[in-house]
Parts: sequence; structure tokens; C-alpha cells
Amino acid sequence: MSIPQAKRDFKIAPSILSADFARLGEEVDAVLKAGADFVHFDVMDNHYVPNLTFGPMVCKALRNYGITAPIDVHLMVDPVDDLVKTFADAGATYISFHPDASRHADRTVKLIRDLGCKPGVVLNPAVTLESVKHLLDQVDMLLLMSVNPGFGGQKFIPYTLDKLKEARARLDDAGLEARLEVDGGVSTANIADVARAGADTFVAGSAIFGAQNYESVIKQMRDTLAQL
Ligand SMILES: O=C(CO)[C@H](O)[C@H](O)COP(=O)(O)O
Ligand SMILES: [Fe+2]
Repeated sequence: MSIPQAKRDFKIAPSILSADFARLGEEVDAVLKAGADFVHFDVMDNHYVPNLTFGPMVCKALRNYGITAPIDVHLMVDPVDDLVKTFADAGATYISFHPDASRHADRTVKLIRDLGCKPGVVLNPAVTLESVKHLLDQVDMLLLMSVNPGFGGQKFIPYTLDKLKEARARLDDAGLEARLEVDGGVSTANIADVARAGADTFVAGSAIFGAQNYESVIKQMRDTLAQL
């Protein structure tokens, strides 16, 4: 049975892609104190996507710095499996990967689960939900990209809203409790539409880290969600 929007457990996941890397620990601390729920950790390999960011050592460094919030690792890497164990050891909470980057996506999901993390699958804008229908009952996160992966600060692709609605219906119809996360171009201006379409977990990089006051942006997002 479908959960009404107002009762959904909304989570805000700032993407550290837009943080000041020279002060990463302080930035993550600040955004969590400002009310964020998850730390969205974008791993890019300059192969699956045309950009290069950070890896498990940085995740471990955040844990050593004292970050205890869930770390939501978004792997934009090919191949996937080699990095799963190092991220599990580094303190990742969720590990989500693009199934088109894994030769055996079902095996990768199990590997993540067996290592004690929460598996997620990520779909690029042009990838269909049908392609992961056999994985939905095995994952804790379904992440729909609302930009093509590789860079922060891009514009939300509007057709993602229809895909979100379809994803919400599929999860609800099957009685599945996986989080439905949206990633790319989310801001205070469109978070209501994104939530109405069915998302419960919102990645926002530039909209949060690009603001002077993290707390006021996150509060504005929460107030908007509370009014749905
Ligand atoms: O996975 C990503 C890009 O591939 C990022 O998480 C995403 O782009 C967040 O940044 P912004 O909110 O600025 O769009
Ligand atoms: Fe991401």
C-alpha cells in the first residue's frame, strides 16, 4: 500500500562534490550540524564518467575525523566490485553502483550486502527501470540520476519526474521499502515537485554547498517537504 507523501521519512543528502575539499572534514561536520541526514559521496574514476574525485581513503578519513552519519557512497566507476570491499572497510553505509558498469549486477548487490553495507542501484537518465526490475527486492536504495553523471551543478532533467513516479509505483506496488533517491540539480525550487513524484531521499550538492548558510537552505528544503 502506498505511503502518503506527508508521512514519508525524507532524508537530505548533501553531495560533498561541491564542498571545499581543502576543508572537507569541517565542511561535512558543518553540513550535518546544519541538519543534513546523509553524506553523499560521489566517486568518479575518469573512465565510467569523465571526471575524477576521491576514493575509500577519503571515506575512511571522514570516519577518523569523527563523522558518524550514514555515508551514501555513489560509485561512478567501472569495474565496480574491486572497490566494494575497500569502501566497506572504509566505513561506507550505502554503496550504490551503476548496473551497466558491473558485469554481474546481481553478484555485486550480494557482495555489498555480505560486506555489511546497504546496496543500491543507480540509473542514468536514459536507463529504464525495467533493466533493474529483478534487483529491486534486493536493494536498500534505488537512485535515479536527474542529470548525466560526472559533474555537479548541472540542470535537473525534467523527464526524470515521470521516471520517479513510475519507480514509486513499482516500489509501492511490490511492498518494497528501498529508499528512492534522486541525484542531480535538486534545489529549493524543485524539491517539492521531486517529492511529489515520489522521491524520499534528496541529493543536493551545489544548492547546499554553494549557499552562504547551509542551515537556511536545508531548513527551507525541510519546510517545503513538511508542507506537502
Ligand atoms: O552524482 C553526482 C554527479 O554525477 C552528484 O551527486 C550530483 O550532481 C550532485 O550535484 P548537484 O546537486 O550540484 O547537481
Ligand atoms: Fe551522486
